[in-house]
Amino acid sequence: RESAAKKFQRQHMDSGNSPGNNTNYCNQMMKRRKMTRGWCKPVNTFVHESLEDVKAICSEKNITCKNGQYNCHQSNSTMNITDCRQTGSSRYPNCVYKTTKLQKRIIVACEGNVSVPVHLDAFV
Ligand SMILES: Nc1ncnc2c1ncn2[C@@H]1O[C@H](C(=O)NS(=O)(=O)C[C@H]2[C@@H](O)[C@H](n3ccc(=O)[nH]c3=O)O[C@@H]2CO)[C@@H](O)[C@H]1O
Repeated sequence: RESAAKKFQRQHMDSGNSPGNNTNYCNQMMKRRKMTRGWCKPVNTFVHESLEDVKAICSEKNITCKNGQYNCHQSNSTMNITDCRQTGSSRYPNCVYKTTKLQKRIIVACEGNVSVPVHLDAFV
């Protein structure tokens, strides 16, 4: 069984890589990371920073998540991310995504005795 921490890494971490000018990055990565099975996951963010740097966000102060839990943390600097958003004409099983490169602060939820990221809440 996949842990929440491993699921976060599968769904959101793409260190040492970047879409460059590949407009198909999201179409490829959403499939490769298994987010187009059973349905097209509507929105997903990939983070192009080291796992170490993303784990360090869990040491920032606690803030309230979208779902009301108080275990979210905001990165103190911007990060290289890619926003993948399903297009209006996309129909399962042919999941089609718009690829947008951004530099934003990210908000993650962290859990565990050793607190690690388990959920990507938003970017700001
Ligand atoms: N506070 C918490 N603390 C701990 N755990 C928490 C907490 N909250 C959820 N989980 C857990 O995470 C699991 C999970 O998959 N939550 S999810 O909201 O659906 C994920 C969103 C995110 O993947 C994506 N998204 C969204 C925005 C964006 O900018 N970028 C972007 O990628 O869209 C998804 C839907 O929004 C949930 O089952 C629960 O176990």
